[in-house]
Amino acid sequence: MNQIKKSFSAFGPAIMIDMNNARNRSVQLSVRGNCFFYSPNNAPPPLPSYKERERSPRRRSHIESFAVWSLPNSNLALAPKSISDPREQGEMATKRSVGTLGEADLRGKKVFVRADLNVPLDDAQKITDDTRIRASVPTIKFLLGNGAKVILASHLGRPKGVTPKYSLKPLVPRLSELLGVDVVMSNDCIGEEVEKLAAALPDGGVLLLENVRFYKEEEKNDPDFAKKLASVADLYVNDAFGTAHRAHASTEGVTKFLKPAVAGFLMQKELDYLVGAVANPKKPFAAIVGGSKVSSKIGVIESLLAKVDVLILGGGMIFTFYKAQGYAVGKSLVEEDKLELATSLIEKAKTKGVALLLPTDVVVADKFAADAESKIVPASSIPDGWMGLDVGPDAIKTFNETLDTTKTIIWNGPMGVFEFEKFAAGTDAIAKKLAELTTTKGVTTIIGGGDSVAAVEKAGLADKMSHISTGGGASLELLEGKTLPGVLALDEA
Ligand SMILES: Nc1ncnc2c1ncn2[C@@H]1O[C@H](COP(=O)(O)OP(=O)(O)OP(=O)(O)O)[C@@H](O)[C@H]1O
Ligand SMILES: O=C(O)[C@H](O)COP(=O)(O)O
Repeated sequence: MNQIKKSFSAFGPAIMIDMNNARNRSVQLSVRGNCFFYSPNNAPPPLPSYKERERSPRRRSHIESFAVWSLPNSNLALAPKSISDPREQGEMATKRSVGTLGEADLRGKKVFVRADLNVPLDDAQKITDDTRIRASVPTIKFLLGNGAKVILASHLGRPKGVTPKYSLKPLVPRLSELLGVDVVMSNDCIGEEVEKLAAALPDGGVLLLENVRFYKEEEKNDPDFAKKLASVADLYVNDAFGTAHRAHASTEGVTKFLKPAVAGFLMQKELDYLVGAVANPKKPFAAIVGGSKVSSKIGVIESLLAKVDVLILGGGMIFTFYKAQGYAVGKSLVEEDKLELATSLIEKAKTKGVALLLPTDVVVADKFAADAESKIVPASSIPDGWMGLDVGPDAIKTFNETLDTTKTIIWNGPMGVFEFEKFAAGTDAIAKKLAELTTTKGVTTIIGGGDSVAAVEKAGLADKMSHISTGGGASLELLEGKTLPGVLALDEA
């Protein structure tokens, strides 16, 4: 932590809150240009309340002088959120692995494998990203290599009843190619045809079932449906990390009818990183949280505040924090009903001794469009009529300097509107920094969340990170400290 503080005091172009002990209560942050400098032992003066600041723009320079540190003590407590018992989270990392099964357990056995093959398809039903298919291969190959017959199940999309565009058929050629076997596909996931095809499977054969969500009973976790799914198999492997936060028939219900019920290799790797590395991180531990809205990340931020040394915020949510500090935010995305929440999160960081960094400069646009006019401005003075769509170069520099001092980094949510090239620099810079730190310094880097993963993949850096999660919602729930029903249902190690 001292090392981190040093780097802040040297570079400073970020708003910092580091209130990890009583001594730090006499830290003052002051503004020079758009840089906030760290200068210890000057107690900040009393400040006007948020309402007063709103009414009195004249006082803004005064507010800037004391930046985040000077926020009034807030009694705006967060609504209590139920977070699972951490011991239950730990339990998830102690599930029996498919690796404990050998040829004696598997040869000639029918194994029901639940994978998450929910891949994006274009209008011509062509797979546009096969990451999830590739990620499911090691478990299936292991089972086939031990003489098992694999009955593979997944959902795709959110169909309401049988919907051809959500069929798993387009996946057969790619699966066959990756597995090196001719994958057989049934037109249904339960019933006579499935029973016949399953009975005819040779050792080392694969039967892909049609989309389990073609039945509403799947999402209802209907026990009869789960029993029908299970009826064609002898044992169960759950490798569908991306769907493990859903208590559905094929992820949870089926475990009542098949034993053993074990975790696949992908599931294990996800849990190792998202539970293990986060619970016992090499320190200093930093989290980078971005994305569009603070409301969708409250749980993650709160949970991470209990674990990290540094929290870097970016993306659309920062403007709610700025507005809460009395800054002009122009047309930027602001959740008016979350201003008090932003203030209380800052307070919480202070109490917990977490260094919270918000960008000091931002890239603003005159409209929300790829071809918008853009310019870089200090975070404290976004002009009227402009909106912040990315973090600025000073912020990137500070973020990088800070990340250089850490040993574990978890990243969820892009730094800006990375879908538009003009506003992708902040997100790209974080992706590059994490790749560099992983490869040159052995820093553990974990990327969770659909859009940040997409950004890393777009930058071609996915294979440079320690772990890229295949689960958007599931990884978010884990980071929020919740447990996943699909995992809890599995056998203990
Ligand atoms: N300054 C900004 N203003 C508006 N939108 C922004 C801003 N910065 C980022 N975003 C948007 O936030 C979206 C991603 O937010 P989200 O919270 O969904 O991230 P995620 O957690 O990585 O993804 P997912 O929810 O798919 O897991 C992107 O579409 C991006 O364009
Ligand atoms: O894409 C995902 O996050 C998983 O496949 C789960 O899909 P769902 O959100 O439709 O349950």
